[in-house]
Amino acid sequence: TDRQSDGDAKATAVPKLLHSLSKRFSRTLSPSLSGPPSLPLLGNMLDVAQEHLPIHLTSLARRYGNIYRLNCGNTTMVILNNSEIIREALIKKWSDFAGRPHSYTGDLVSSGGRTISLGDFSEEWKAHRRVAHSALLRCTRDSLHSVVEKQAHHLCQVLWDYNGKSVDLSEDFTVAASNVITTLTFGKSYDKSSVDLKKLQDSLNKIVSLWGSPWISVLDSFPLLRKLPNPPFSRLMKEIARRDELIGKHIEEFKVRMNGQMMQTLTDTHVHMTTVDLLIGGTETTSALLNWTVAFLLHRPEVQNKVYEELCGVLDVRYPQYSDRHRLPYLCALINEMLRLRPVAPLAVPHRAIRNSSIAGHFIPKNTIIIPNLYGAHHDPEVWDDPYSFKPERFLEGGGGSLRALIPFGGGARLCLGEAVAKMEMFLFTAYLLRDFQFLPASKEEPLPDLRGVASVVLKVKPYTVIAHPREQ
Ligand code: HEM
Repeated sequence: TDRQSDGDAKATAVPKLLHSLSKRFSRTLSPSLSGPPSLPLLGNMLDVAQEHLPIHLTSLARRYGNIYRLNCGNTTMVILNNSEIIREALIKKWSDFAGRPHSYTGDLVSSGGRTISLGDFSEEWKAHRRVAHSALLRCTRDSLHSVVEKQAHHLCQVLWDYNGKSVDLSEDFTVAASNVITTLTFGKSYDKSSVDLKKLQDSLNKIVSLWGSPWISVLDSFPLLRKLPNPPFSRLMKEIARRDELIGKHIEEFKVRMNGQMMQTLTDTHVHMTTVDLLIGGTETTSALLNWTVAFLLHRPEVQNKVYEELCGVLDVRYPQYSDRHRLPYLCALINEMLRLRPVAPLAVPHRAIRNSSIAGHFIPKNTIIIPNLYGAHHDPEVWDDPYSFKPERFLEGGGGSLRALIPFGGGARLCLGEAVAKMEMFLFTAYLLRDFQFLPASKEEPLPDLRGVASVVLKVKPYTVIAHPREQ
């Protein structure tokens, strides 16, 4: 094919060793799929190392189509950039694509693949997810509303106490989201100044950012490098030990408070790693989305006024309940538009083909890594009118926004475990904040928040400050 001869021509310019390695790697390619040219040995590593990967992968989709391939080390990755194609793989053919890739560093971070998020598809994983899911459903039914309400009231109190000062709210959003999860998991919430909370957040954040760094990921593709001294890797191992000690301590304290009434079905390691899953999955995502919402609202003050007027009109002076959501369409439209424009897990978590299968008519061999580009799907010009514009109205009745094409939580066997938790949090936190405050730019001189963001595992807005001006009730 053209692609092979192109690759061979390039390979003549490199030493023999690189040439034979690149030939060995190319055996795993899906022949019918196109993609950007792949360099000998490096493959498409340069594409994968781009600073804002979701935006880069989306721009490649405009050139190579809604499904294309990238080569990385000895693995082939297939990138899915359109919601129907993502739904075909994750939902329709869920049993073919429910696997997770194994990786050297992923196994270290997840206690040998024992987290729900990184564990591969197996009987043990299914039991683990099922038990965690039903425990979370029980909490959602019994106590989640009051837990989130309490944190929403507390968050508003913290903002009142700033007294109109210009501040960065990201830490307050993180504390609020984290307290929802720690109340569900350890039965305890923390103050922003709590040393315990700081230690835990600090350790989890360091693990996520170290694990995402190129110094660490390179160890997955090039085993020989594992023998060399690597300070970021040593720091990662130290942080994993610190995380396990801290979480172990909180779980032990909780067990004492529960007088031995813990879930019997799971081993201690499963309980421990579920806690890691919920803390990592449920803190930075929700808080990043709240931070994005305020950033966009600073650019479009009329949208906050519309939400405020809707809240006052429907609820008079009382605070909203989650059951009020059907009567607050504009607020719901705002949340949907934020989930569309800034899906905070923009590339989901990589999936692995468990067996030979196909997507959009292309043959996908077993072990291919599948990357659902949710960011790309949410900016697909074939589906969304004016996809890069912030338009909550598109999700109002007759506005043309497609709820079917909105897939910020993925789908199928690997659907985000915390979707219901996140939706209730986003609704109540946003409603409380916009009922009580008008968000104003820090000053006339300072630029408004940069809306491009920084993409790692979580897509975050760059730090900015804002004034939370109390509304007259
Ligand atoms: C706005 C907030 C959130 C968004 C946009 C989000 C999105 C996602 C996405 C896209 C995935 C990957 C799905 C896939 O692999 O295809 C995921 C997985 C996961 N999320 Fe969330 N999430 C959010 C909040 C939460 C919360 C609050 C929790 C916990 C309470 C949570 C826990 C998890 C877990 C445990 C997984 C792994 C599921 C598995 O591998 O089976 N997430 N999330």
